[in-house]
Amino acid sequence: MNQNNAIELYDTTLRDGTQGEKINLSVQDKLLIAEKLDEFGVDYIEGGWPSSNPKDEEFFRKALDLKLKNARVSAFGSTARKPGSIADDPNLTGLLRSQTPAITIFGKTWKAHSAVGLGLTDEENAELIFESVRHLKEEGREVLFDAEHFFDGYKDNPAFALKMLQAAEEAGAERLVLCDTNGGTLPHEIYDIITQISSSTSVPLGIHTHNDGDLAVANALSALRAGATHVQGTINGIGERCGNANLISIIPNVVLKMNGRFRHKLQLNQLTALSKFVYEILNLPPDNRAPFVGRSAFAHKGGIHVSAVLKESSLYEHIDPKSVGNRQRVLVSELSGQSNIRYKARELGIALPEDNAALFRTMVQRIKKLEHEGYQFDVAEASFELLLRHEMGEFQPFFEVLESKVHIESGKNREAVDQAVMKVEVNDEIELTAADGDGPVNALDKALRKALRRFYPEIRNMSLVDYKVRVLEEKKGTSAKVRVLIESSDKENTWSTVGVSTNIIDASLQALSDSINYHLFNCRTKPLETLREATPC
Ligand SMILES: CC(=O)SCCNC(=O)CCNC(=O)[C@H](O)C(C)(C)COP(=O)(O)OP(=O)(O)OC[C@H]1O[C@@H](n2cnc3c(N)ncnc32)[C@H](O)[C@@H]1OP(=O)(O)O
Ligand SMILES: CC(=O)C(=O)O
Repeated sequence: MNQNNAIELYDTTLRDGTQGEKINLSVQDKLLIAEKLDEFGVDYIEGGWPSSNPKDEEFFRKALDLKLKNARVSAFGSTARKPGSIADDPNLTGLLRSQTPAITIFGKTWKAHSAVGLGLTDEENAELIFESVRHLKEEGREVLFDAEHFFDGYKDNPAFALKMLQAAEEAGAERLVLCDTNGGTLPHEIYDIITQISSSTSVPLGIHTHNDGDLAVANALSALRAGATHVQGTINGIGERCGNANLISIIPNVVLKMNGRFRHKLQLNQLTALSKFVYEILNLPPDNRAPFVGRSAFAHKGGIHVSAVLKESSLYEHIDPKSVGNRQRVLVSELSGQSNIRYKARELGIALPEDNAALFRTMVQRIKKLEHEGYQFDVAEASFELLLRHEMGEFQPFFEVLESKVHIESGKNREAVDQAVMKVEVNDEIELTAADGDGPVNALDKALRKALRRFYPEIRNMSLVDYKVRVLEEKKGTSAKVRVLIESSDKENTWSTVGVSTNIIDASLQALSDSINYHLFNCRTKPLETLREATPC
């Protein structure tokens, strides 16, 4: 990669991204993402294919009112369908109607696609590309040419592939974007082919890769190394089939590893926020294991790793998580050593006694034993926190469930009944309550809340948002142990708790009790100032 050349960042989340399965964006969603991409510093935003559907047409109409600081909006489409009818071609007309400063058109550079798909001779295909690009240029637009299937086409028939690039160049295309449309090319092939062809054109080369071989990011980086100066991709790698090259991974690799520079100064420390923003708009759960930005990207679980990270983060981290807006985390599990517990204690601000080694040893043994019984603390951090604070003498449960009974009735011709009765001790007082629910766990939750609300009115602000059950010893069938994981929320925070038992009601009650205790502990130990600021407590 030539460090003197700034790299252009071309985002196609709104076009190729939406070709991915289960991906759908409204016009408003597209506008919001476009503004965010511009703020982040991308150079081009490919908004869609205007003549393909009314939504994309509307997007381009509304995009005219966007006040973009960095990015140019580009409309995407194919070359004209037939040589000789360029000026009336509905696709080119639609592209021009979108009034974008840039237009990206794709043309065939693999002979089979031109001959079989479009039924054209080599000359006709070259003419189609030439005439389409020239027409758009004559209308005063910046034209980027996407050489569809370039790498497969070049491997099959280099002369044909180069002839089509030349047609686009001669017509005035400002960028020749080499596409690995089927996503099956390898990084060294990308590097070799770009190195071979780069002297045959004076137009800046771009790269557009797909992830079918799980190599889209590697292929894009290889292309940049070989001299491409324009890179296309999508946020979070969404896109047709296995997706497009993930800009969220390309960007930090270029900046932090390859000493490269983009045309606009990017807000690299907003990378994690950008990735989350797009997942949020797509209504998809974020990928925890995503490199750089995932919740687990800097989460250390093995004791050996944590011990080293406590001394020097870079011993087990390839970059500083803060540089991309992420953070280091430490998980507690059966693979922990004392270092994991020590880290969590510090993170939680727990005051440690001078001589704490024995305490930590006991805690490690306790966690390993509980995990062996079926508990899982890396996904139930609130339960772990209560355990740790209890061990350190900072926490005592706010209540004790003395008895609980659940009554279930069901039958073919009658309505199901789920009732729970609960005897709970709080501050030496006993409360006896009953409640109906939608299912036994809901009945239990309601009865417990009913018993506690006189003492702890703040529990009305929390709710159960997720409930998962996992059978732990499948071979034992219905007598197997189960692990219940509960996620709760007070609108500002979410926390997870765990319970394990052969009895699903008992496991649920453990997780539920931990959840309420965790909420009460947080509410009751917050300084008065914080409570006055209308926090959920
Ligand atoms: C590699 C890529 O990602 S390219 C982008 C792919 N994205 C999309 O296809 C999404 C948007 N597409 C659409 O909305 C529709 O497919 C439309 C509106 C473009 C076309 O719809 P239709 O006219 O009904 O055609 P249909 O989708 O069945 O087939 C595509 C047509 O485009 C033609 N075509 C394909 N590539 C090109 C090209 N580079 N230049 C000109 N025509 C092309 C095909 O030959 C086919 O025409 P034919 O049926 O006459 O052979
Ligand atoms: C143009 C395009 O999206 C591709 O070739 O993959």
